[in-house]
Amino acid sequence: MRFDFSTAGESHGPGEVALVHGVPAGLGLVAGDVNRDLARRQRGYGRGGRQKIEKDEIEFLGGVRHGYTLGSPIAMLVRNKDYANWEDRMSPEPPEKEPKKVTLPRPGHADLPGMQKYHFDDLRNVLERSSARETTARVAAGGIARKLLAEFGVEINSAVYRIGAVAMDKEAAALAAGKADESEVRCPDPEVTEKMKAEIDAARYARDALGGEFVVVAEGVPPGLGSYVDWRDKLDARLAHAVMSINAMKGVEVGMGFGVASRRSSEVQDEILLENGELVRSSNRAGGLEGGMTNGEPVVVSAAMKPISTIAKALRTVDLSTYEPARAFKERADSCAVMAAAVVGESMVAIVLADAMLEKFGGDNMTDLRAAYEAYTGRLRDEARAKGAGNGA
Ligand SMILES: Cc1cc2nc3c(=O)[nH]c(=O)nc-3n(C[C@H](O)[C@H](O)[C@H](O)COP(=O)(O)O)c2cc1C
Ligand SMILES: C=C(O[C@@H]1CC(C(=O)O)=C[C@@H](OP(=O)(O)O)[C@H]1O)C(=O)O
Repeated sequence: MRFDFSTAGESHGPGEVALVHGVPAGLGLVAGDVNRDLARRQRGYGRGGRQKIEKDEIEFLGGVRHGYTLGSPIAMLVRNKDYANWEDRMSPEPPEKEPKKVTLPRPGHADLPGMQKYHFDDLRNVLERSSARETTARVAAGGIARKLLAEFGVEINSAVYRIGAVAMDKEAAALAAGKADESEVRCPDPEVTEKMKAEIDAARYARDALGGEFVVVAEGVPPGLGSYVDWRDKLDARLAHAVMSINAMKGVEVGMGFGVASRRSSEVQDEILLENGELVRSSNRAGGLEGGMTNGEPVVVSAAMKPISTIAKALRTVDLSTYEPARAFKERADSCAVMAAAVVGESMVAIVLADAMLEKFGGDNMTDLRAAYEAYTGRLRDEARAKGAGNGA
């Protein structure tokens, strides 16, 4: 089994659950390793009132003993503190009194197609699961992937480089990923940060909301993860799938992304050079991915998030109980969540890379995984030493 996970839980239900498969035995893992990222996901300018209620922390329910993984599935639970306020509407048991049904679908949400598909007459049955509260469980799973990758020197960071019309250069943001003030908008440039905050405030004042763009950078990834031989194995495609699956993502780019289309080839490829006998690249426009494989450069993936759909200036809809024109249902919401989405993006990238590491190096346990990793990276080092010695100084 390779690294894989699934989640369960409704936004205002008892809790969020992550079930992670394929983690080798013998990885040092404590709750704090995962809780750090859960706290990062909760921070940021523009988050809604819910984050003041919750303090997301996991309980391990299986798969970990005395600080080490057992090789068995790892189950984690994050209890929703807010459930105490929603028990009448969200209890798994039949209610004493039927709660009022929500019948005003919000444009931009799963509401309308979800009701049609699952044959519901109360859109709470849809919105509770389609809420990005589910990303709590993804970040918990990602925390384990990140811990596994850290054993091999892989570090993953992110930066927000656009909020609405306010942006900084994506490449500059990627180079400074992880250096932002996490309580703000996760943008590494303090001047742009102030403009982004003003932009969020202006949208909120207009009873509207904003999206933006973020970039995730994974450093220390060995070359040769993923493969060119089968479409399913291509790592760029697997990363795009994982990042696109985050709520509200409308586009994913690898490296220069859409920027390649308007440039000549010599402005897009990364030349292969010799530096002190080592193979190096002149640039990293490809975002560390060529032919569906990592090439040893940092993996750079960015994504565009649409604006929050639930807005005070409620959009037009139709009441599904009467088929009368109406205004969309309004519920407490974030006014901007790009900074939180960036942490979820880091987690999804970590999960895909951990999966690709286990695919390449296997390993029921950390000793065998380390040995396979050392043998491969050692071979590449030895080849470079043997052939490159004295060249390209
Ligand atoms: C971290 C995060 C927080 C979000 N918070 C909200 C929110 O408070 N209110 C809202 O309407 N949408 C919020 N969204 C966006 C919705 O979850 C998203 O628009 C919805 O799931 C439909 O997404 P889709 O069009 O990509 O399928 C959030 C998304 C993320 C990633
Ligand atoms: C509404 C959505 O999710 C948001 C994400 C979220 C969280 O913890 O990230 C918690 C939710 O809490 P509440 O609905 O209680 O305010 C929302 O703030 C959505 O994505 O549609």
